[in-house]
Amino acid sequence: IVGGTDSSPGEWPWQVSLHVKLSRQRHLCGGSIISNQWILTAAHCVTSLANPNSWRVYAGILKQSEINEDTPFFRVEEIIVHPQYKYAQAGYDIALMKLAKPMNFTDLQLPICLPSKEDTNIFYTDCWVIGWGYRKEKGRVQDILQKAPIPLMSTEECQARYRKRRIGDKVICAGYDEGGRDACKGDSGGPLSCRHEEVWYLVGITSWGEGCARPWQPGVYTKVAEYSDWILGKTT
Ligand SMILES: COC(=O)Nc1ccc2c(c1)CCCCCCC[C@H](NC(=O)/C=C/c1cc(Cl)ccc1-n1cnnn1)c1nc-2c(Cl)[nH]1
Repeated sequence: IVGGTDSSPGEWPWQVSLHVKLSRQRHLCGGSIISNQWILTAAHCVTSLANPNSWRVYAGILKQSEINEDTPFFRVEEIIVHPQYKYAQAGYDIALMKLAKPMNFTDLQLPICLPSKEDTNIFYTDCWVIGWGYRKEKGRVQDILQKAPIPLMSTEECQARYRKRRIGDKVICAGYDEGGRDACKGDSGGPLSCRHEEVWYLVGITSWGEGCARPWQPGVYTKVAEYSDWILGKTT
């Protein structure tokens, strides 16, 4: 996250850190708890490693330094990538991870609400992007979970900023024309969370952008409300 600040314990209990353990282990992406057995993330995160056994899901943590060989994690039983996904900029950048065992909810690990399809016309005014990603384009994974408030942008405004790309209606853009605050490397797969009438909704999944926090280059997020049927079809 560029231009963010430290989160507090339990502030974003739905945020998870997705690690991959091969010869060694490292954070790869963010993800969101949407039920006691399902994590929502970006397809581009999991296509790099489709083997469920290599993934470790860390929930209820604020700092990456809380993770060591004794830290409990959830194993992944199944990974479901959207069938129309090709690459992030073409959309459908959404994937589900089924945990091998259902998690117990605590103050530090809780699900976030999915927006319903009808919600696509709510104009959210209190949205935040969070993650352990870089604070600048040439950076490194951060220890403390970072948060930044980011205003949503209309599809028309976003298309005007990304003239060489096709910005469809299944993505949502967020950013500042002056730049300065944005997601960055290591944040993808994580939530764009918006609060509406005291309830938090998973409005977006951090997907891609042209550089990090550059002027006129907003972040592009998978619009979760457009996938509620797909998510419910796969998880119920
Ligand atoms: C110590 O451990 C580490 O350093 N881990 C570790 C650390 C970092 C990374 C990995 C591992 C690779 C993950 C591979 C799959 C994921 C590959 C793509 C992914 N993208 C993003 O996270 C955000 C994109 C993004 C999103 C928005 Cl909304 C706006 C601007 C964005 N950016 C534009 N340019 N940079 N960001 C990424 N993630 C990383 C890189 Cl490197 N790139």
